[in-house]
Amino acid sequence: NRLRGLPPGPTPWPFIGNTFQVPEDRIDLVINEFKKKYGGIFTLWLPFPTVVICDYDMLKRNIVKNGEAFSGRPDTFIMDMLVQGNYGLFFMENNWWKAQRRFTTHIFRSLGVGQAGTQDTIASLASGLVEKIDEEKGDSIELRPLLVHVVGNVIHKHIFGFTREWDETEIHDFHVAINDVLEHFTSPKTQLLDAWPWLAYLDKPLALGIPRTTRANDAIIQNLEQALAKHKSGINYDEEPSSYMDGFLKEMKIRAAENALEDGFTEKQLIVAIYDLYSAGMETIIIVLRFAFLYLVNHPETQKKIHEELDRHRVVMDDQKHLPYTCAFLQEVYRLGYVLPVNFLRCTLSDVEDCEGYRLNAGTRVIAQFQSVHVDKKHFADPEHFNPDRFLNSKGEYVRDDRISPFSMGKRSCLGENLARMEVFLYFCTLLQNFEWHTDGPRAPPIDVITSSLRAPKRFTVRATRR
Ligand code: HEM
Repeated sequence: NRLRGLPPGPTPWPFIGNTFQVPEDRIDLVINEFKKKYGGIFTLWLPFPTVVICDYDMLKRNIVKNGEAFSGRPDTFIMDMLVQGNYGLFFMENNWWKAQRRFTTHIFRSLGVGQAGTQDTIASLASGLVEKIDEEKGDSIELRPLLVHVVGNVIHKHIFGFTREWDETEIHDFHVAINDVLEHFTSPKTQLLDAWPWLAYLDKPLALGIPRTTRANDAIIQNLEQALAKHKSGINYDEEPSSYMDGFLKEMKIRAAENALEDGFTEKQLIVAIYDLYSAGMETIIIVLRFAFLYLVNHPETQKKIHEELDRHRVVMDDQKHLPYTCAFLQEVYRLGYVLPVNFLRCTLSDVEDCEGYRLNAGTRVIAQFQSVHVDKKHFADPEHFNPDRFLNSKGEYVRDDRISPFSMGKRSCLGENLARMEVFLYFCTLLQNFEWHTDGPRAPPIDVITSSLRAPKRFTVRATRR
């Protein structure tokens, strides 16, 4: 590191670097340990030198203030294996990504994301969810499969323009396939393949799970290709787009007429972008909601306060200011229930002359590890303790805290933040307004997590009785 002018870090092994010092199932915790030893910026070799930034002020100074320089994504073996190139919204590191990101944000807005349109869709799905939970009559329930249906349907509606019924299996099948693909997506072991692609032949001893990943990936692509073919046959280009797919196909047509295809408006890009939106926009929200209920039943006193607020006010996004405790509760869930154990890789797009005293060449891999800030004693007293009160001021008002950034920061921060916040808020509040939530058994389920590419609560069940 010293020779290369990089921040210090644990000594790497030849060929494999620090890969086996950062086990996938505790990568966030190990990064926090390294932070204690090396400070808010250090280098891990995974197996390429990767600069980890995990201090709040350092993240602000670099990832936000120098956002353009830190907005690249490296080419990875896994993306090549899955989609044969640099497509989609996550990993595209060429001059398309800005145009594609802008287009997606624009079409989402025109479809009502962050506004009444999406709020109505969620409200209607939420009332279906309430009916489903009613049918259980206070018996033990696992929320996850129910949430797959309602959360999956929101993204489905925005992409395809319609929702699926409870007895249709498409969304669940998609969810299973995506989770298979995501299983080892960001694992340091998988990153070894970026340097040594032949390691793919050692799939079994290294437990890389490549056959399962490719099987699920092929099924997803095939499904999306079929959906696209069907959609194309029924589209009316003269109407306002009612879905992402419509909007994209229309844009393709306009650009073809103008001979302006350089921003990547191709069918291949459409398929991979949809794939990304589904992968990013489903399990993440489900996990946050599951964390919310897990903390709720572990802290019954919080439920009383939330009920009191919800009894007095309507559950609409604009009324959040009247629900300070509920907002504080959810912010505390976002703090401790962060979904990505390690943030997605970025890389510098240009030379960075001064990154906390170090010079980073263009193309240096970077991890913006905002999760470390969430549990940093310097910022939060007793950080492991769940305590929504930390976000209420002396007047009992909710204080939004920038140090909680579950959607990351800078130019490649989450594109679906508005949609995600809306879903989490509306589903959570609707379920709280209608039911009282209890532990399933004498004791609350422990707050245990399973960590792979995503970090989620272990399976747990609860009971709900009508209020
Ligand atoms: C609670 C739910 C969610 C969480 C916690 C979450 C979190 C994140 C994080 C941490 C990143 C990485 C940013 C970085 O590289 O620094 C990200 C990127 C992204 N997210 Fe989300 N996300 C959520 C929901 C969604 C939804 C609903 C969508 C879309 C429908 C979405 C679409 C994306 C996309 C496309 C990117 C890549 C952006 C880019 O590379 O330019 N996410 N998200």
